[in-house]
Amino acid sequence: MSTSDDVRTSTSTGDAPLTLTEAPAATLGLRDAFGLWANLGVSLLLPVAAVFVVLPGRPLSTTIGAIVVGAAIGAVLLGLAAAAGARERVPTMVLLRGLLGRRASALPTALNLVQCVGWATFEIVIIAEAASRVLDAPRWPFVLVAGVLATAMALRPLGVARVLARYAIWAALAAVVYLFVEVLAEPLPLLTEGAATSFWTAADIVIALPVSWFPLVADYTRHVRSGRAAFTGAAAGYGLATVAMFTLGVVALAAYGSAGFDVIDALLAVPLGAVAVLVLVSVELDEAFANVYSTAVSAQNIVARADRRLLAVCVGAVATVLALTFDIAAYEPFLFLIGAVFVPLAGVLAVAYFATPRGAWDTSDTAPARPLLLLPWLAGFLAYQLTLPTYFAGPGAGWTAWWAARQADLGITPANGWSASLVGLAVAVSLTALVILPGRLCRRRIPA
Ligand SMILES: O=c1cc[nH]c(=O)[nH]1
Repeated sequence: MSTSDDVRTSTSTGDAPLTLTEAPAATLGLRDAFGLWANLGVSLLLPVAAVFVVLPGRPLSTTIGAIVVGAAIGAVLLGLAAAAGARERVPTMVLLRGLLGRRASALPTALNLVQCVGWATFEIVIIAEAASRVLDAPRWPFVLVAGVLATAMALRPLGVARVLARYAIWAALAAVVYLFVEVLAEPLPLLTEGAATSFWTAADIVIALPVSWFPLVADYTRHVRSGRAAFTGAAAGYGLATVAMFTLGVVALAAYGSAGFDVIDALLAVPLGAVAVLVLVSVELDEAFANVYSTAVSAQNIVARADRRLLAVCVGAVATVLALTFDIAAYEPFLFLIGAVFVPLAGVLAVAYFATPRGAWDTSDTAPARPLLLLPWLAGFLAYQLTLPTYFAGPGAGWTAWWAARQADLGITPANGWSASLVGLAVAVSLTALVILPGRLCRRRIPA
């Protein structure tokens, strides 16, 4: 079914359509999809987050096992949404019209707008912070440069995706391989400090990263020629990069952590580490670009005729000003809270979409409401928070305390060691199956 009631079939720029009323060109192949998603996975955010994945006192192979398992689960979820986007040729938020109805899709869209602006700001800050540390210069000029470049890239997203897949990927690969070779040349003692309390809480952190891209994935894979290429490109590209980047962080901590270094210090400590980190800082720009572009495309789920270039310029300006003025680090737990909202939604979408006959997924302006499917999403989120309440210090600490009290009411041990993502997913997926399967079985028995 079509997205809008008067879809035009050509794009006016030779790139992504300017409005939701134009049909997207399917010009990306497997190589483009793989390259784009591998680039998005090569992010400094992952090695920096590796400290939360380290299982203290356990062999490095156990921590790496948790990374591989978490990356595989997250990547499959990402790939399923990627495939649905390629088949339906619509952005993720529009895809959700088929799940929840046109009006209710505004709810995840609003959450996604907040998370995309937050992530765009966060990425600009990471780029500026790392560049100013490596070059020993003030931060603000790098904020401006990163904000302007990310916004400019968001104006021609398909052209940028091709450049990333054909060229930037090699620079990223060279930097990552070089850092691995240098770090692995050091002795790797057992890590005695780390924040993970069990194999599954370690895997949980890893799952969060690929799934945080779930609300954005179809914005790009709607241009991929087939569902299979979109699945393989997004899942393999982002999954492999996730394994590599988390593992790099863990081995860097093992090699240099005893000297009191954080991951960035550790990577800078290797010979020519500053050059390799600068390459990684440059390729971090694609994350900022993707967040700016996806904010614009997600907004089109509400304002279908708005020009995405105008929206992107506004979003880029807001993210740059926020990066200059706002302590985004304090906002990070909110980004993870929103991430927790999207984990069960990814499961609900995967079950409902792949149980629906081809051609019957309605993403039109008149997509009917399916309020029952809000229940598995909500239940999955509640199960997630009851397993592991999102942690806030300072403002927002009341959220963590409230959920800790509900855990106590229900006799759930706070240190239960379970993966909140997997519990939330299991609840969401089983309830979705319960909601939709009876209808499907009836329809099979009574042919139209
Ligand atoms: O920049 C980022 C990082 C993680 N997830 C996102 O959606 N964006």
